[in-house]
Amino acid sequence: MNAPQAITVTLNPAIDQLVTLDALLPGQVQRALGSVQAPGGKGINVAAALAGLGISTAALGVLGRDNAGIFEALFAQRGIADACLRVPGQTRTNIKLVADGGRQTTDINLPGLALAEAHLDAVMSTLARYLRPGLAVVLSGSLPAGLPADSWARLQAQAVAAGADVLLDTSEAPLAAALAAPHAAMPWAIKPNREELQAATGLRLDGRDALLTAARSLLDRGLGLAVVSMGEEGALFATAQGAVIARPPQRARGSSVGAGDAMVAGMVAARLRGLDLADTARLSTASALAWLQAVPAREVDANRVQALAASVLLESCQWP
Ligand SMILES: O=P(O)(O)OC[C@H]1O[C@](O)(CO)[C@@H](O)[C@@H]1O
Repeated sequence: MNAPQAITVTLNPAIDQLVTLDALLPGQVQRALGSVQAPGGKGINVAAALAGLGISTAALGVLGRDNAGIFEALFAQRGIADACLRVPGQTRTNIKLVADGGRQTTDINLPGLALAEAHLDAVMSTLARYLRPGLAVVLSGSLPAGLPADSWARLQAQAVAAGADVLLDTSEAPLAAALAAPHAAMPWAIKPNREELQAATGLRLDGRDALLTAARSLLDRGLGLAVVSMGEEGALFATAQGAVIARPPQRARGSSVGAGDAMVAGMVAARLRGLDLADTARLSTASALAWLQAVPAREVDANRVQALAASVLLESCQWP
């Protein structure tokens, strides 16, 4: 493969076990309607969606050697360069309980393999081989036990220093640590939901104005694009050009697992294509919708995304 346009980093990948139920009844014995396994974890899903969007992509991360086959099959099938380290043991399996015809998904995410700082060093050494100005670097997901809360911040600093565009999709202390970076080391983009942004900034973000003010202050501090997902209300996209709320034209059925990762892939594709704010919001939302419509395939089709993008509803926002 030639030098990829994007690399995703997943420090805590997962095999997703999707268990379909009529309805979720806590505390009761239930029989499942079906169950399938799929390779997942945030950056792995982003890589799968990027491949569908026609972006040449490498996947970097840490896989347990004992059940790496399901990831290797995905990489081979989608033409994703496998840059993942292998460590002894098994990658975690996360349980996704999909009920009510796909209208409700309950995620039970397990802790995963415990890693050591030496693993982070090994990931940084591998990343260094790919880094170049303009490379899109996606740092995605939770941190496994054993890694310090500033692990993403360190990878972010390394990638930004090399001139790469960093999209960070994480939460809690790792997000707060990364957003505490100096202006020159801030990520290009983030994609928290309202609660995650609230937790990372310590601000109450109840109304739209509070959200816009928080986004504006991050843009002033060096961020290029703030995307805040708001569930059924759509997602806020804010850049120095302004802010819009994007909503899909219809709600898709099926498990929502990975739809946010497909949105991240859309943000990256928009960046690589040099799209403006409105088209970035359209492409990213369409990418998430295409993923949802393809459930359980875990892919996006570039032609479908292009068609869906035209139907995304945009509402301009005024800065408060
Ligand atoms: O990295 P986290 O936050 O534990 O989330 C991992 C989960 O998120 C997903 O990537 C969906 O976004 C699943 O494939 C995976 O099970």
